[in-house]
Formats: sequence, C-alpha cells, structure tokens
Amino acid sequence: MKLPHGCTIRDLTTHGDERGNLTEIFRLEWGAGIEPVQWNFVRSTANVLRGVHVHVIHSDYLVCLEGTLVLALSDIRPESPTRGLATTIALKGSSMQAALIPPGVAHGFHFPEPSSLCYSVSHYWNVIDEIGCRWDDPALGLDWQVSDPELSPRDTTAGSAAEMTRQYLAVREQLRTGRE
Ligand SMILES: Cc1cn([C@H]2C[C@H](O)[C@@H](COP(=O)(O)OP(=O)(O)O[C@H]3O[C@@H](C)C(=O)[C@@H](O)[C@H]3O)O2)c(=O)[nH]c1=O
Repeated sequence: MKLPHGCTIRDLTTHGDERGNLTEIFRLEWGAGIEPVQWNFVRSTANVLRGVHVHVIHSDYLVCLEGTLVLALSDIRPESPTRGLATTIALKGSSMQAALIPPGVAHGFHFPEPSSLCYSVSHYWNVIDEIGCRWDDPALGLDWQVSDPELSPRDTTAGSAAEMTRQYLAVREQLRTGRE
C-alpha cells in the first residue's frame, strides 16, 4: 500500500502468556521519526469520527490499543512527492501497528466499534496547530465507507478542504517568517 511521503506503519510484536499479553509500542532506537513530548489516551464510542485535521508543527505517532481505527490520510503539501495521495488503513487492537503522520498530511480517525487509541506528539498541544476541514469533502480523495458518523462540534462546523489547505499554508508561512 502506498502511503503519503513520511508516513510509516510499523508492525508491533505482542508477547502473549496465560496472564494476557505485552506489547512494546515505542522505542526511541526504532527511529520512528518522532521524539514524543506528550502522550494522549483516547476512548471513542462506535461510529465516532475525529478530524479531518492537519498540523503544521507536530507529528502524531499512534497505536490503536483496542477495537478498530480506520486511519484516513490525505497529503496536502504542495511540495510533496506524493501530493494529493489519499488512502485509508485499518489499524486493529488485536494486531497492533504504530502509524507515524508528519505535518502536512491531513488525517481523520474513524472508529467503527468502541475503541481505544494511544498517541504521542512531537510538540505540545497548541490550538494554532489544530487546523481542520469537513471529513467528507470530496477534495480530500478519501473513500471512508462511512455514513453519518458522530463528530465533535468543531468537526461538524469545519470548512472545506480548500480552506484548510489555505490555512495550513498561511500558518506555515507565518511560522517560517517568524523564525527568520
Ligand atoms: C488534542 C488535545 C485536546 N485536548 C482537549 C481539548 C478538548 O477539551 C478535548 C478534546 O479535544 P479535541 O476535540 O480537539 O480532540 P480530537 O478531535 O480528538 O483532536 C484530535 O483529532 C485527531 C484527528 C488529531 O489529529 C489530533 O492531533 C487531535 O487534533 O481535549 C487537550 O487537553 N490536549 C490535547 O492534546
């Protein structure tokens, strides 16, 4: 499966015994492309959809611990070799994988069943870095296979993918010039 440039999916090894099981979900030495500063734990009820969001600053590193996470990715970076590439991948708690999403790759999470997600970020949560759009805007190129998901108020009133891209580029430029 082709992923947007810089995204990775890593298979994790689960060690089972009579008590249950244990899975290492992150080691710095794996070179996963992130040095986390914050970890979040998220529970979602069935048919919740979070996103679509894109970040200018931070990368996300996520593992579905229980249930199913359908991860949707859409590359909005104008300079990316995979610009416009969009795909969906099912990550399962029963066979854990870790996904890395770099800045500029718009993403959404759909949970078809009650699910738990653990994710870390490369930079502390900052509302400036929370840019989003309507999850079902056709311009994202995503084949969600979802109807009428549960959304947050913010995601329900989000604008178009074109507006999200404009905002992403404006914030990126603002941060670049602010650094100079
Ligand atoms: C993301 C985040 C939220 N919050 C708070 C804000 C709010 O009160 C509550 C729920 O936040 P949100 O509605 O923004 O959560 P959510 O819609 O799940 O936001 C997440 O969506 C996925 C798709 C991502 O890409 C994440 O980076 C993040 O944007 O938690 C924090 O305190 N720290 C955090 O790191």
